[in-house]
Amino acid sequence: MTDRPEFEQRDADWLGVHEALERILGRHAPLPAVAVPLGEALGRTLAEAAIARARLPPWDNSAMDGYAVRSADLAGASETAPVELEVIGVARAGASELPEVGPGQACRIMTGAPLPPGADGVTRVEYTDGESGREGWVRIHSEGDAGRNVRPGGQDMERGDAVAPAGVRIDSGWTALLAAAGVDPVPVHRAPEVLIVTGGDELRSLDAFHDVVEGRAIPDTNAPMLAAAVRAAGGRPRVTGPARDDAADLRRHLAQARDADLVVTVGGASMGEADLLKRTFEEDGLEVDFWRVRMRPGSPMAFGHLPRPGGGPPLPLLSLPGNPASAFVTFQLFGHPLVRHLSGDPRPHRPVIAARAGERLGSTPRLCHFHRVVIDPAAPHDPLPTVRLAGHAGSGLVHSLGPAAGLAVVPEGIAAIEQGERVEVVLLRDTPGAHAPAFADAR
Ligand SMILES: Nc1nc2c(c(=O)[nH]1)N[C@H]1C(S)=C(S)[C@@H](COP(=O)(O)OP(=O)(O)OC[C@H]3O[C@@H](n4cnc5c(N)ncnc54)[C@H](O)[C@@H]3O)O[C@H]1N2
Ligand code: MOO
Repeated sequence: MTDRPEFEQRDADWLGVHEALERILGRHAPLPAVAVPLGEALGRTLAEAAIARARLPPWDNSAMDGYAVRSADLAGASETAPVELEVIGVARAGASELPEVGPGQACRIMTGAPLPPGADGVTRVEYTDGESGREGWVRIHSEGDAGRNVRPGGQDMERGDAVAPAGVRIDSGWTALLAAAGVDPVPVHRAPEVLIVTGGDELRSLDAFHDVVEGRAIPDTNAPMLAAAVRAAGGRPRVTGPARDDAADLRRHLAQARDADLVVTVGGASMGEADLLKRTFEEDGLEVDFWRVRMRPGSPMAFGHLPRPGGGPPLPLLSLPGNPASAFVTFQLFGHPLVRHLSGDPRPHRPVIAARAGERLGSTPRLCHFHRVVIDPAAPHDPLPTVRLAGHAGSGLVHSLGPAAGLAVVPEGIAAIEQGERVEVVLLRDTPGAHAPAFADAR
């Protein structure tokens, strides 16, 4: 056995899931900042606080279409005793020249227009006759808007205000703030480049699916799955296509990692004779951080660092098990947060919700189990949504991966979570699917 490479001889570490995650995230800092146009910043993480370049709104302005007036002139105005004011001009949003409103006067004004000097409120047009009476005069039949409907200048932001902290993931809401503050281009963390290397003589990419149809091969499911998962996490995937089971071909694939921030390999993580991946890595100087985690599926995963082709800082390498469900679960639990962390996200993990087990969720002693589950709406009077298995637990099968909205966790040392008991669920989708919103319209 002494001639076998170190990685193969290496005793399994059997780390706990939490420790494995800490080891993976602890070795790397977020990638440096780059400037991207605001229109391309969706999903990226802000690398520094965004500072407002202007005061907003720039001026005191009207919240209503109506008449800018002096409150004192409205005293006692009513349906039976309207006040009549002289209309001296119009203030439009964007108007530069504004008339001064004196006693007994009003200025027609549009929503967003600057409040003319002299006025201290805007009476909405519904409280007036809209100048339908005496030419050049408006009748106001309510004092209800006296001193109201003025939005003060600077209410939204002052120049120099920090409008968004570093670390937020830019979505449509943050895009609104950044656009308002004039932050374009936006400083965001560089998106990680992730090289995905699958391997095995039995694998075919989709362009050779005829071999699968003819029963000679199986589809390379993991490459497109991982490419999608990397993209969903905010990374840039590059798929090499399946490597053949020979060292030279594998090295040809790995050579493409020159500019990568992370390499994800799939398969060859376990004990098989053809597990050439480990041997090749070992010969090429892989420094193994750990191999095997106390989890199911996915226990034979490994994490380490490869010397970078062409020199430079070592390349982090996540080696995932080949069974598609194992590759899926391990990427969601370890790869997703690593890509998020490299992208600058201070909270890189998938969120966890509480749910109720809709059926028994079994386990194996000493391993943390992650069951792929669908999430059903909560039953009446139950605050928790219910989870059910998304399909057969076999990790070589793909059919549960589509419907799985979460991973129900049966922690180490627990034989099973029984039907009706509470269970924690790692959310894989934005929507837990618990409830369609009920807005309780009154009529
Ligand atoms: N003696 C032992 N055998 C196995 C153990 C063990 O501890 N001792 N662990 C099992 C577990 S758990 C898993 S998970 C798998 C891990 O397998 P490998 O990572 O070594 O992967 P392969 O042997 O290359 O492939 C396994 C399986 O997955 C298919 N595969 C591989 N790549 C892809 C891909 N890109 N797309 C679709 N399917 C893929 C491959 O054809 C095999 O069927 O090991 C167990 N065995
Ligand atoms: O645990 Mo392996 O990851 O079943 O297939």
